[in-house]
Amino acid sequence: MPCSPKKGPGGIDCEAGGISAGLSEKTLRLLLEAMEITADGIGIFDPDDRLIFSNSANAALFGLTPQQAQGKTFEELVRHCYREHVGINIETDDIEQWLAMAHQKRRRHRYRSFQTDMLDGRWVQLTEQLTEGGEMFTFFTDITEQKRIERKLERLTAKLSTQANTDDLTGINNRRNFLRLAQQEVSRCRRAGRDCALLVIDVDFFKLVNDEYGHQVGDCVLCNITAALSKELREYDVLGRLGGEEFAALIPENGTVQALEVAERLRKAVVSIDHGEVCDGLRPTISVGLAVSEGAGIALDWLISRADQALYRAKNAGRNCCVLWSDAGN
Ligand SMILES: Nc1nc2c(ncn2[C@@H]2O[C@H](COP(=O)(O)OP(=O)(O)OP(=O)(O)O)[C@@H](O)[C@H]2O)c(=O)[nH]1
Repeated sequence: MPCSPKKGPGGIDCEAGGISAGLSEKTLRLLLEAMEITADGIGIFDPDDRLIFSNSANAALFGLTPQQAQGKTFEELVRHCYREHVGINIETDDIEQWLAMAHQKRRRHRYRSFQTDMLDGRWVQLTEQLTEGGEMFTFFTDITEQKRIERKLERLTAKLSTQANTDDLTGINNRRNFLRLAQQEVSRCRRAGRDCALLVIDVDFFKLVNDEYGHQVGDCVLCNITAALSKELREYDVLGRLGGEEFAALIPENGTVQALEVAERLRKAVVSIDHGEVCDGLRPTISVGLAVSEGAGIALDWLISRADQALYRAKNAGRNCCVLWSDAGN
């Protein structure tokens, strides 16, 4: 008669007519041999949580041979790992608390699956399956390679995400990420009923720098300017490179007076940069256009277009200056 579990996983009837019915002694021996040969761990705990069967792989989870592990309770096995620094990685300074937590989770569900790491660096996926009679089957499989690939993917994803958000040359937010972060800040200020200011910053006559000193020096000048701007801004201000020689800064929770002060500070900081011998007295300047939200309802697009208009005025006014957008003047 073929093997046909009557009650399914966790409720297998192993008595007459159950899983062993019709299996020859040889087949049962082979089954035991298969359980021993497999690299997967197989264990059975009785209703008192005492290990009544374990293959070698399963016993190794506790740093023991099957003979040594046989008859020990789950708690004794864990204490052995902790005391001898073998088997599963029990990361705690308080083993009693760790065991109390483990007991809270263990045997609460008929089926539970989780991952854990071992002191030898391996990772395993552990599965616990309760029978109706209260025994617990435990299975584990080695997932070290899967974990290694997962970690590699995580690192790669983080790297890609940084690359996607960062300007290659200057290392600050690129246009896309600046707009995303600035949008968040504008919304936050609007909800809090606070003002915020947007500064559009453009390097003056930058084409001349490139023409006179070359593109590489131009790049270096852009990096120096970025460093000077970053130094003058606060941690929660958002700075980004919009493209070319144009930057933007979103200054949250700042009204007109403070925003003008910040803009002027940035302008002076750029004029004071020492670009080194290679640039021979080069003193590039910036023009800044500002727009300040006044109370509720101001959107980022509104701020950008007004700051752009103010920048246009700053350029027309002779450059190396800061202009605030206002209804009257624009
Ligand atoms: N070195 C370097 N130059 C860049 C980069 N991006 C844009 N530029 C240069 O920046 C210059 C911008 O020139 P324009 O748009 O004419 O502006 P400007 O010379 O700064 O003049 P105003 O803005 O009117 O004061 C161009 O020569 C671009 O090639 C970059 O990443 N590196």
